[in-house]
Amino acid sequence: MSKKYTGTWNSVNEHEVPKWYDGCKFGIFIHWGIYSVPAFAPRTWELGAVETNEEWFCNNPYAEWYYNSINVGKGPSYEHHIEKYGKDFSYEDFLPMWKAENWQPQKWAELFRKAGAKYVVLTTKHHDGFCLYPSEYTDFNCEELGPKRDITGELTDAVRSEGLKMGLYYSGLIDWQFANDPIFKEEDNFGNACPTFEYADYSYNQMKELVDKYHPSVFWNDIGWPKQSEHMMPYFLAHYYNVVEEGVVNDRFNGLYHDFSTKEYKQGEANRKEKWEMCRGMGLSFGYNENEGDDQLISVPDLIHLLVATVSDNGNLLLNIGPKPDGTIPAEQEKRLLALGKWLEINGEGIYDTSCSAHLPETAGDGVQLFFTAKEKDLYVFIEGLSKEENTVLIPGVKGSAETLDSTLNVQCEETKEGMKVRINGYDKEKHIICLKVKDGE
Ligand SMILES: C[C@@H]1N[C@H](CNC(=O)Cc2c[nH]c3ccccc23)[C@@H](O)[C@H](O)[C@@H]1O
Repeated sequence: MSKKYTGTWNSVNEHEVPKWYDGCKFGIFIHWGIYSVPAFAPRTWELGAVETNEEWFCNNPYAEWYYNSINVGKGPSYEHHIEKYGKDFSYEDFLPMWKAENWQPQKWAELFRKAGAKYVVLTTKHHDGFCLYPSEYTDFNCEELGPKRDITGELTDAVRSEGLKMGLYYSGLIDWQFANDPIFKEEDNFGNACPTFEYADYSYNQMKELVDKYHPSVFWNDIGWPKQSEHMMPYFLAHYYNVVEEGVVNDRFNGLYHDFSTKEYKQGEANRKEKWEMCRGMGLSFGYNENEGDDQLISVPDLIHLLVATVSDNGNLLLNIGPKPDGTIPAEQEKRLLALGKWLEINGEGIYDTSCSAHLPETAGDGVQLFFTAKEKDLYVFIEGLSKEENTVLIPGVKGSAETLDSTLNVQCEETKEGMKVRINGYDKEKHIICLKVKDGE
């Protein structure tokens, strides 16, 4: 008989991170919405690299913030909007231009599977308040307007048919249909974004309908939870866990509760002692930004490094894609997903269902970096920075014999008093980071 939670902090605090979430390691985040039509933001900074002050909000690299970026009345997005659409063209005027005429959810789900992702998180309502599902609480949704399809329902079915878990993102504390003063500073975000009981009830009801309609494996709340209904949070969480036994939530509930903590680009702290998740776009934006071409997106080597460094530190990587309004995924984003999937086909055994190793990352000389994961008593050693066809690497404090997960590589091991000395032949830079398995090496 599965545990039944009650609407108290004591009860929901007994919830533990489900094994499936820790084992999945890699998910696909999807930001798709009205903002995908203008698809414009300046290429400025990574979140966390600079203060989120007025300069940030008037030069916001997040294309999904287009509504606010024109609402502030100045800056590159505002000027772009006036020049391209004119000052009488409202944000909602983009809705009929979002047709999703080429959208094939099954194709998306197949691509995510080929990328090696094990879960997906879709925006069901972002800050603009537009719902990507047929909500009972507003007609400002994608069944009534724009695509005129149940995007959340169709994608959930397709994702699950490919054997991946489906998660839902909800903008809990910002909804520009309820409070749309321009945001110039962080406090505007979290302080008075939606200061009414009406919104608190609305958001509670929508979060519950999302749970009841789609049974999401991840409930990814963003920004925060309305202060007026913080007392209702344990009831929501208990209901969610009782309806979705494998359910898991992030840490953006006013700091009151989390299953896993989150980092976003450079913002947030990761602590390898507890489960965390890194989310970011392939460029500086989550929503599709026409300003970001292939050269502005993260390189494949850096993407593989990000996955390995995150997983070896007890994190999951939630990598975002920003689809075009017609429902296709930009080629430069698809290319990176497929390259990651190819790497994971060879090295995934050292990623999926692993846990944090007692070994910490370290440099092994000549610019070589080592990262570690563990699976019971077996140790996986990721070696980054090889350059030559033949390499010798010392892995400090590791004993035993090693085999490579890439069968086209040849490895010889020698035990020394400092650790395991490995000779690796057959390397080429297309292999990026390689992985050794050391039986009983943990
Ligand atoms: C996934 C992205 N989330 C953004 C909001 N993120 C933040 O406010 C950053 C943040 C809030 N609490 C945190 C806790 C840890 C790390 C980052 C944050 C949204 O504003 C973006 O549009 C996008 O949806």
